[in-house]
Amino acid sequence: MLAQLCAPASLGLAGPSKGLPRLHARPRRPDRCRLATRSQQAPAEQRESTTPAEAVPRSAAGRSVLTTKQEGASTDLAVILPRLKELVLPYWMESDEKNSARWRLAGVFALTLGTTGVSVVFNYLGRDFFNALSAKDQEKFTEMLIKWLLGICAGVPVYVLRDYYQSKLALEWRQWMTERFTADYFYDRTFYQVQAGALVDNPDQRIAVDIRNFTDTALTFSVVMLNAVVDLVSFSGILYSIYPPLFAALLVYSIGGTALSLRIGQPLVGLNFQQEAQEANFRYGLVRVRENAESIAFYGGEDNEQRLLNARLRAAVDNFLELLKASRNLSFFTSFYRFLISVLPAAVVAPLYFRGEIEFGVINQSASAFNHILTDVSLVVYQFEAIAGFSAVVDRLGEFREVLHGSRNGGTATVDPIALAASSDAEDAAPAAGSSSSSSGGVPQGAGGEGEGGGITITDLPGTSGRSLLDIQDLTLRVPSSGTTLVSGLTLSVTPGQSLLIMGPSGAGKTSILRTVAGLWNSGSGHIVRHGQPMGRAEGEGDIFFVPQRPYVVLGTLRDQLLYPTWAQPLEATEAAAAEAAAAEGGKAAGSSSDGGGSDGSGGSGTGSHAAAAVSVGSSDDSSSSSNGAGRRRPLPTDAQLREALRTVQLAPLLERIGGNLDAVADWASTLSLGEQQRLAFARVLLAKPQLVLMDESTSALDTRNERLLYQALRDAGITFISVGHRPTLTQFHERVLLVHGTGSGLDAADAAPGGWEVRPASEMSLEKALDYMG
Ligand SMILES: Nc1ncnc2c1ncn2[C@@H]1O[C@H](COP(=O)(O)OP(=O)(O)OP(=O)(O)O)[C@@H](O)[C@H]1O
Repeated sequence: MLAQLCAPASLGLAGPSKGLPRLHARPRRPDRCRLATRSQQAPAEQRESTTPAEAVPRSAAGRSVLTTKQEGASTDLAVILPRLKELVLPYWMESDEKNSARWRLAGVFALTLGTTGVSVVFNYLGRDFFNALSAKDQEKFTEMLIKWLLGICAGVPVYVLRDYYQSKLALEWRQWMTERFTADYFYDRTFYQVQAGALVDNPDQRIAVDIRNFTDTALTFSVVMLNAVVDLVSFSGILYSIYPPLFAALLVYSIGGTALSLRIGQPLVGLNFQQEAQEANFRYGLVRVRENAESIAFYGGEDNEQRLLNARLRAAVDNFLELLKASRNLSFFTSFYRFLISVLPAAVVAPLYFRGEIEFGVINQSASAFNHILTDVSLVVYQFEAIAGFSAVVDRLGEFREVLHGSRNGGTATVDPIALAASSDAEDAAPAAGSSSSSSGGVPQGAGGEGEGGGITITDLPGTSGRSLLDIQDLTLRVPSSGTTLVSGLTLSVTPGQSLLIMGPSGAGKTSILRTVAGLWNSGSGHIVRHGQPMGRAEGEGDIFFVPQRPYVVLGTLRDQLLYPTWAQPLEATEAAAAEAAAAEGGKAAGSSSDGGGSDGSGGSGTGSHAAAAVSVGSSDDSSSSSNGAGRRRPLPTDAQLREALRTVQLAPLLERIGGNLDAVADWASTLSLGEQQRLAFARVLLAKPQLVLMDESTSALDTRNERLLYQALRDAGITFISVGHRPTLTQFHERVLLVHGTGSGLDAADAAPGGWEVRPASEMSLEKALDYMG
């Protein structure tokens, strides 16, 4: 409505809003008000992002793919249109609520038709109104004035309701689409592949901001298009009936204008694409400072951070300057184009008026009709910047969708050659991350495809056989892109109670072996058989637990830290599962449905609503401990068990500090010391009680006493472990030691060979020998 009120020569009640949401902050334009109708929703937050491509830790050859991606912004309709189709159709064709969504869309379209009807009525009212004015017919003028006012009362609700329902529908569509994207993003650990392979820049921004802009603009645009078609038909008749040459002038004017604006505004598409990424990079730089405040402060790295941030800001500003220039050039043209409209129709029909062939009101009517039609056929001219911004959003989202779907379908629609080099492995790893946990016969995953080695396959055999927990067969690991061999032909099995320590120089490939078992690394060849399924796939299930090098602390309560990831479900779900499990246990469960938030005497104020179950931390003969296979749900631990786990890992003082309240919320990542976080990670393991836990330098921040206590607790709980570590003191907690030589550099042992490895009884590993291999 605002748009039309601002349009030159518009004398009737406002026509429909022709303004598309603005997808970028742009220079102010003379026609700003027409673009501002719904646009304010987008710019303020559209540049939010947290994960730019530069943040990818180890993309191939250490190169960021961001530049390539940005330069790859597509202006090609052959790329944009299919992507647009793939993005638009699912909600309307596949959504469960498709019927109601379609009906609601039909309602919005009906209201849009209503707005056109109102415009036509006001076109005629305007004519009679000005005729009465020029004829000085007071009675007629009063009658027209009343009609006009009544028309406004009847017409305004149509516009308001159309805008309301359109926005509501866009919001629902956004929610549906965002849930779809996040489901694909987390499916089979695709988020990890996207990050590790640098497949797209700023996935978070694409999910949080681009989807919102997309749904909002797509819906607005479809309404504008519909309106334009109906307007065109309605007002063409009016204009043609007034004066056919005026109609011909309009066609020439609009077609010429559209062609010129396309040519002038062409650079805007690529510049908009880049602006999105540059702004996201800048914001991510700020997020990194917040997340690493202490490290930066210790290093005194403020100046460096500031320089980096300024560089990112400069990149965003430089690009925006280019955007401003391109926008300015387009504005020169569109402003002339727009302002000429106010006089063009009057100039064309004026001779008729002077000859007395038409009345004064007809001049206004023709100007109004001309303006309507011109707006319809000049959509591209008026909205070029909005369309350019929209194409950038379609391009970014379409590219992201292809990557996610490529991953879901077992391949990767990677569009970047550099990322490809790094992610040929990642591609294969995607399916390997384990969708087969429910299979009964063992499902090979991660089909080969890696150039040199044919890829690594993983088979999950549900249920532990009792003889072996993990079999590694002829495993060769290569560094992505460089192809350097880290480990060659590794073959070993881990049986219950036969814990293994992996040692070797830094960069030898110790973590990579764990990654491979977890299904996160596929550069190389060989086969892995996991007897039992990894944790975290389904609530309370799993036999293999991974503890990464950097402990991950979730946002939330202390309870959330302890339950993650085994019971990381909404509380209602876990409670239901716990109740189910307790019932199934048929009385084995401890019986009380609440431990009273402090019934163990620690004075906590936990929720007290968790069903109790027979998990006793640290006891290996517990009937619920892992002994025979996957698929069993672990009962939700009681508050008493959570507290016991904290005590076992020497975190009782922490519990006291927070008044024994398991539901205390804090920024745990910054309040807990690294050692405390590592102990928390052990508490998780003790509660989840897997058959096998793979730990990557999980005690590196602990003193030897705590280290001993934690390993002893694992043994007492009957958990077999594979540890990666550098400390020679670790050998005493393990039965065997796997020594990996890596690339051979930095090894002191004379018999160490690149890619070589050897397994020895831990008892044979003297301190000297261990140190020898540490390089
Ligand atoms: N995604 C990747 N792309 C390229 N190279 C990688 C990637 N991930 C790991 N590497 C390289 O593979 C080698 C082995 O890394 P890994 O983390 O397994 O070593 P590590 O033995 O655990 O080292 P440390 O003891 O220092 O933790 C290193 O040279 C590392 O830089």
